[in-house]
Amino acid sequence: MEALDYHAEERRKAEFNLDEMKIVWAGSRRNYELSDRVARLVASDPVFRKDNRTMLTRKDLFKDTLRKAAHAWKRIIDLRLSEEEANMLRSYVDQPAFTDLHWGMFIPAIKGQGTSEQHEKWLPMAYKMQIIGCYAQTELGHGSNVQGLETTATFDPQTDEFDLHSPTLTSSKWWPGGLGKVSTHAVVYARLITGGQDHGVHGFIVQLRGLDDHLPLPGITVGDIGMKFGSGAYNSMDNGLLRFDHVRIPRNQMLMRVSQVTREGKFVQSDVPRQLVYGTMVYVRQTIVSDASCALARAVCIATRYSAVRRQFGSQNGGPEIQVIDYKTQQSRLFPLLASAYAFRFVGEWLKWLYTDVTQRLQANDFSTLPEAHACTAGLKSMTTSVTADAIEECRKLCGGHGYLSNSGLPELFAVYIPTCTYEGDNVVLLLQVARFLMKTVSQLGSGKKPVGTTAYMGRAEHLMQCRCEVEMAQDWLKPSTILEAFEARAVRMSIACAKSLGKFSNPEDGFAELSPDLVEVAIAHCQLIVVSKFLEKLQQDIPGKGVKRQLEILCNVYALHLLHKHLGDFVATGCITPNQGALANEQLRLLYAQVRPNAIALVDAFNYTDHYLGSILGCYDGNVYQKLYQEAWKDPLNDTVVPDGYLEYLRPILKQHIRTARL
Ligand SMILES: CC/C=C\C/C=C\C/C=C\C/C=C\CC/C=C/C(=O)SCCNC(=O)CCNC(=O)[C@H](O)C(C)(C)COP(=O)(O)OP(=O)(O)OC[C@H]1O[C@@H](n2cnc3c(N)ncnc32)[C@H](O)[C@@H]1OP(=O)(O)O
Ligand SMILES: Cc1cc2nc3c(=O)[nH]c(=O)nc-3n(C[C@H](O)[C@H](O)[C@H](O)COP(=O)(O)OP(=O)(O)OC[C@H]3O[C@@H](n4cnc5c(N)ncnc54)[C@H](O)[C@@H]3O)c2cc1C
Repeated sequence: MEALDYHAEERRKAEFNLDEMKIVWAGSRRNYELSDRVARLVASDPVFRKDNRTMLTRKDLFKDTLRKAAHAWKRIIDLRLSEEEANMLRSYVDQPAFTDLHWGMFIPAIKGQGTSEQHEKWLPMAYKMQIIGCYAQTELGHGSNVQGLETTATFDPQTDEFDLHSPTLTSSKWWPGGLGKVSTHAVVYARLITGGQDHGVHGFIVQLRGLDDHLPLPGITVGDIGMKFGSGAYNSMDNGLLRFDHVRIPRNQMLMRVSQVTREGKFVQSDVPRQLVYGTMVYVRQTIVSDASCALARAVCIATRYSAVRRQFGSQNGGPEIQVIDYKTQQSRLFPLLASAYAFRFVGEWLKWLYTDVTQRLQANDFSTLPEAHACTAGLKSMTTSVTADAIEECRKLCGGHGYLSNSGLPELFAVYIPTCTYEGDNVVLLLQVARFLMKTVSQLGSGKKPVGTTAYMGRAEHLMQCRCEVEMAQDWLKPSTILEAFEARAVRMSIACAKSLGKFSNPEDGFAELSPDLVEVAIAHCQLIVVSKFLEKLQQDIPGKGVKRQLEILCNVYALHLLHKHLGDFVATGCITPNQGALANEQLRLLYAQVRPNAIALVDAFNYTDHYLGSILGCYDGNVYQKLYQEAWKDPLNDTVVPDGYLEYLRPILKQHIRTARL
């Protein structure tokens, strides 16, 4: 018997080839096939079940995470999965674990900052998971200010060793994932001291626990920092604390690609810029942008499918009520998020390319694009995670009361996702880095140095400062060049206005501090321009499949025009557009929503998420929401008994007292 599909009618309405859209979303046919196969593999494996994890105690959740990680590793070995497939498998298991840090930061830190001898020694053990590592940078007293870290690594020429020490309470390492209970090793960031001189923060490979008994090595105090936000969620991770009491490590365990310490204790700074010590963060920030599109797509998929099932008001002659997705307010809240998911996907693809390019250049000692890579990864990480975190909460509200149920999947997704706004760099701190980069670019405009890459538009500042938007009718807003010029003009005008204000301060640092809220806005305008321009560039590509390109054009316009509507103040205040042109953009936006509507379900189907990965009754593929909610309610442990535990001790006495009082 064919299973009932409550979304069948919605799916029939789609005006594009879904299979081709799935390939666009995945990036290529190969990626699609790989990811589809691995997602199904995980979904069909009972060990990877996750429907009960919000009910587990912290200890049970942690053990469950260890069990899943061990099983995932076994599957990876047994099936001889490639590194790419293994990464996919871990992400579909969808439970934050120490392995995220081992593969995502420990290994990349050694690869990026280690010498070839260090690679030869450490990487084979790490790849086989004979050692498990984490990334121990943040301390109790300092996270954002990396130069303010206090842990010391003092070279002892007598023994050819470093002495790792935590001199204060605030120097305790605090937060590293995988550190609390699992890692045998860590890349530890500490101040390098040689001959009494402080050379700033560097990375060191330090063994923390015995490989036979898992006990902390002498001089090491290590443990978990405690429960975090939400039930389940990120509590599967053992974020840890760590203190060193004069722990000795051999000299060759300092990561020495950027700087070296010789046998005699001489500090040698190579040609490689010191910022490469921050390279692992740049790498992870880049991956976080693609992950933002996945998390956003997940929330949007749930809210879209549920909005098509849910009906409220408007029944005519006893007929069905209106699907909430047909309310214009629902569309104006939901469809920009759908468009943002696609926009972040494409900018994520581009950022991956940029990162690969800068990595290849670094290998050839070309450091010219490093500032651009830093600004782009920092800015886009910040912008996409802030939008996604807010969007998950918006999707919860879009699902009304049922969105607040744990089995909607949204509370857990929110709880797991929100720390992305903080880790790998607080989002405001990172936007200020982008602003510095932009102010530097503006200050060099008259010097003959041509801005390149994502700031190339600033080279056309003269035109962009005085150009007038030519929109006269709503449909004029559909011209890519019109949209692009409006976003470029807004970004450049805001940058130059801020640079002028900065110029009024005698001390530039004072000016930067005073104007920092405005500078954050400037950085956001620049990042939004990057996302819009990369979406437009994507549309220049040959995109096969009936109606696929057309849908992407609609989504691109929704993305750009909803931003224009949201930030109308910026656009109008900088004189890029008139208030009337703003109103025309809004008119066009409404027309675009009507074009998205029949395709909405198919556009979220294109994410190709399994029900297992989505983990949401409201977002399930077949849309059989009410029956599933009803069945699920009875599985709650509170419903194991008809009369609850505690009735006799606490409820009955009150009720009886009531009866006694009544008798009086
Ligand atoms: C189910 C799961 C669902 C979802 C999960 C989603 C994703 C998960 C994926 C992976 C992640 C998994 C787990 C997360 C684990 C988290 C780990 C961490 O958080 S690690 C710690 C991260 N810490 C930070 O990010 C700290 C932030 N601070 C900094 O980076 C620096 O201190 C800061 C840049 C703010 C300032 O540095 P400072 O040295 O003081 O620089 P200054 O401002 O003086 O600038 C000097 C000069 O250097 C340039 N620069 C700065 N940084 C970089 C860089 N990284 N690369 C290149 N250049 C850099 C800066 O621009 C300036 O240049 P100029 O001199 O002006 O030219
Ligand atoms: C779930 C999670 C996992 C983590 N995993 C790891 C890990 O594996 N390894 C690791 O080393 N670290 C890890 N961290 C730590 C993380 O990287 C830091 O918390 C993060 O970098 C922010 O630093 P902070 O906590 O010092 O925030 P703070 O800098 O103290 O921020 C507090 C507030 O001050 C503001 N602020 C700070 N500086 C400025 C400024 N210059 N200008 C304006 N405003 C400012 C911020 O915007 C924020 O509002 C993790 C954190 C979390 C939450």
